[in-house]
Amino acid sequence: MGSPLGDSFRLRTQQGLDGLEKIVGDPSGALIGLDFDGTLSPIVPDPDSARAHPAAPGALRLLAPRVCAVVILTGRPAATAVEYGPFQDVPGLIVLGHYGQERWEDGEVVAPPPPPGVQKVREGLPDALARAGAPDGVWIEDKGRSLAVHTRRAADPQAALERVSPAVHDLAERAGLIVEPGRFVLEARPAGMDKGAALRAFARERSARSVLFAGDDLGDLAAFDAIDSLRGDGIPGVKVCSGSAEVTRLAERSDLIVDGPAGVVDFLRALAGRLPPASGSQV
Ligand SMILES: O=P(O)(O)OC[C@H]1O[C@H](O[C@H]2O[C@H](CO)[C@@H](O)[C@H](O)[C@H]2O)[C@H](O)[C@@H](O)[C@@H]1O
Repeated sequence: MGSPLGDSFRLRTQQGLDGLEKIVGDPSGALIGLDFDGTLSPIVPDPDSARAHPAAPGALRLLAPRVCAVVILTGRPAATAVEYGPFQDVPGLIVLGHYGQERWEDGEVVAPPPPPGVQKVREGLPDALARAGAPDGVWIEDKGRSLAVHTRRAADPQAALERVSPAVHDLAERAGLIVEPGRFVLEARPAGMDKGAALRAFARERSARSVLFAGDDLGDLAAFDAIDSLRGDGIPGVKVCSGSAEVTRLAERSDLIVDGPAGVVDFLRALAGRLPPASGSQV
């Protein structure tokens, strides 16, 4: 299949090609949604050390004035993704953190208070992991509104994930939370929002006429579902997979596969290069 961005970004599906042609032909109606970890930011063993690809902030600054909106949808606290970009200078950027439960805009974060179950999990998780025999390297990331159990630093991350999974599910269920699986991580978090619902709501808010979403992990499948359902409503879309050997389920469902965060940034720069600056913008 062809591509308005040339041979490096050939679409795998006709619907994806239609979506990208709509974005290029009508950029002021285009909503660009992006995951953070694994998509804008290379995966590293320590989440505190993660930073966006060095060319990502520039790519977003180039793209944002040319489209309806750029939105980052992440499982991180929204302010963390902004800091780790750094993305403070991206014009009009919105960051929806905690799978859409938080909204960062113009330096302000708006979010409902976390439900009491988060504190229950905070109190019970260390013992639950110890009783489950969590191996060395398994650790808890407390994100305030949710708690993530990471296994990437264990000797066998997949075996460690399988070992602790029943305990995390059991505790989360008793606390009224859900478990969000990801790349060697299980996150106990409040229900009621996911990246798909957040993307749909934001597309509606901005009256988007096309939507693109790029992601790499299982939590991004809900955003792919949203693109599918928006297409059903007559809004063309593009599903971009930031490819990795760790997760294959997004690639199967994507319209375009690029090579990790470096490939995502190349794609965003190529897209921005095809779009005229919006009238009145300082680019
Ligand atoms: O929605 P995302 O922006 O993709 O966030 C999902 C989780 O990302 C982080 O964990 C992942 O990235 C880490 C840093 O590269 C890596 O060490 C870890 O193995 C990955 O799962 C973050 O720490 C989690 O809280 C997010 O939920």
